[in-house]
Amino acid sequence: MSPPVVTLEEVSVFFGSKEALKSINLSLSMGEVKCILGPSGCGKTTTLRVIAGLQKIQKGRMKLFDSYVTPETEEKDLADFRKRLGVVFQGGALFDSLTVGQNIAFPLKYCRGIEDRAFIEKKVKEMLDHVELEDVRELYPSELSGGMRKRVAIARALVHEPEVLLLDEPTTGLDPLTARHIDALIVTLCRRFQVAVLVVTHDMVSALGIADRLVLMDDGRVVWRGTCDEWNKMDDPAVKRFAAGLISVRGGDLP
Ligand SMILES: Nc1ncnc2c1ncn2[C@@H]1O[C@H](COP(=O)(O)OP(=O)(O)OP(=O)(O)O)[C@@H](O)[C@H]1O
Repeated sequence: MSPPVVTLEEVSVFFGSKEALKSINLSLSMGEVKCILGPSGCGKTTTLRVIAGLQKIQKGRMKLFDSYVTPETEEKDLADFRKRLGVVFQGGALFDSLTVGQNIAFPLKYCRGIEDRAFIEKKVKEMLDHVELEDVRELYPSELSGGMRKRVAIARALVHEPEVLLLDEPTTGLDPLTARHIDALIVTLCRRFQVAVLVVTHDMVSALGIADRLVLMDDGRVVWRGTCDEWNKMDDPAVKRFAAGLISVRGGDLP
């Protein structure tokens, strides 16, 4: 495994008195797909938002590429980090008033400052080919199915060739067949673009299908980490409770 491109070291995040992340450690390497699992409210999205430069940290530090993000890092510096990442938000977060082609072109202009129209056209076409959506360039997001919107969001997140791709619940709201299609696309594109991928998900089938490594969180902490094989062989009661679909890994007994 190549050295990490993202490392969280003892990172804590507070919302008022609520400690949403409690000294978490996490790393992500190029070419790796890592999935964060855990019950609702355990801190998965907050972790993703920290790495995306959308959430300030109150303790610890994050190494991103060759720089450190600390509680003192200013918003304008976080904005620069954001341009080196690709993010697929829950629901896709496409711009409704822009066509598919304009949505995909957006990061080229915003993150890379590229104005060359011929280059932009070529890149948009390439990305649409990668996500198997050759004919929707002039359509608006509202004209697409949920699965197509996710694919456009993935194309938009990768078009400026980021080193890190972050996906928040990429299969939520999709039927199982479409969800598996999105899983396959994530794995294929991760290999093709040699990008480090972090996926936040509730979808156990998806996680076991795409992850090189899994991270289980509960109540703001990482409570387990390992490979899918290790997960399947795991005899840990906390993991079993989560796999059985209980609300919290820490609390409650098996029904
Ligand atoms: N902007 C915010 N203001 C206040 N509290 C917040 C904020 N964002 C998150 N929290 C709280 O921090 C905790 C972690 O939230 P987070 O969204 O990271 O959990 P999650 O594991 O992603 O949950 P879900 O699976 O439901 O999306 C929760 O208790 C949540 O209510």
